[in-house]
Amino acid sequence: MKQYHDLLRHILDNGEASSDRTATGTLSYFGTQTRYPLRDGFPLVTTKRLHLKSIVHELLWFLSGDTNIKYLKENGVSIWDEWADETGNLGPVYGAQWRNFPSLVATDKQKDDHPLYHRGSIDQISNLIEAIKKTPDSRRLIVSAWNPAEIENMALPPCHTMWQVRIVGGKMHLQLYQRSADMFLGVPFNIASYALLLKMLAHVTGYEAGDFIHTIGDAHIYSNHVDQVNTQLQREHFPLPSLKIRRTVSSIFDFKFEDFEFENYQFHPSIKAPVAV
Ligand SMILES: Nc1nc(=O)c2c([nH]1)NC[C@@H]1CN(c3ccc(C(=O)N[C@@H](CCC(=O)O)C(=O)O)cc3)CN21
Ligand SMILES: O=c1ccn([C@H]2C[C@H](O)[C@@H](COP(=O)(O)O)O2)c(=O)[nH]1
Repeated sequence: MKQYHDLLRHILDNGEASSDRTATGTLSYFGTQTRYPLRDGFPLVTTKRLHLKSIVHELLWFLSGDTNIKYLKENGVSIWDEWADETGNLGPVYGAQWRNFPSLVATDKQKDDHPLYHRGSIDQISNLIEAIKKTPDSRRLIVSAWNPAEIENMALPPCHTMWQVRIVGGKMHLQLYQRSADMFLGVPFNIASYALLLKMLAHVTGYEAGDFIHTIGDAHIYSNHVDQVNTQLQREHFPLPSLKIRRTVSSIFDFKFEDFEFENYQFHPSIKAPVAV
């Protein structure tokens, strides 16, 4: 994960002090891109301990279309607690947009079912899998969590706003556009989560997983994370682990937590930091 350290260093050296919504203050650098080839190993940060359970359960929860933290809580994951309302709801965040992007324009099938246009919804993940199978050379393999019509009902407007899959040279690549990135707390999770998503998509469609490309809008280090970042940067990297998928899974929606095994994950101790709410 040399790339991740290089980016942290780049922001420390070139970032500008900025105010922000949470009133914490950041060092910010606008516009970065980092590539993580999965053949080098699975991109887990090794210079601090990552809570892998949170990463895997969060992704399974997004894919299931769920937007209530109940499932996360039942599985010991607390990263979304601060943003949920008293019933555990987050509003129409990632899961809702990925699986049920609301639409007022009827699809062709709905037009047949009903003469009038009516409210429908788009399962972007099912459509993506279908499109990968039908038109693997497509440059339109995109999933968007950014829905301007629903932003105000969300607990937090999506940070990972859209991602694109591209199959070229027999390999599947995935690029994420992240509008805002908490480099110390959120980003190690985000990299692992999208690399895992790429592995899952490649697995169910029969491709080799290629590169995860992480494009960031505002890449920031919160002012109360600077000491932690400096501690982390003094640590030596361990070799990257590998991810084993324990059985053959044919639908992206059938993966279970137990299907994933991170082999040889060696890490330095965790580094605590406050999350900016
Ligand atoms: N300021 C901020 N940063 C984020 O990264 C972030 C948000 N807000 N809001 C929404 C989600 C929630 N995410 C979070 C929230 C907390 C941690 C966190 O506290 N991580 C600790 C403990 C991990 C654990 O025990 O699960 C860490 O050491 O990584 C990480 C990601 C990512 N997102
Ligand atoms: O997956 C995530 C979710 C959130 N973040 C961070 C990025 C920012 O620090 C905050 C969101 O604040 P905004 O004012 O809405 O930009 O959460 C992340 O890094 N990764």
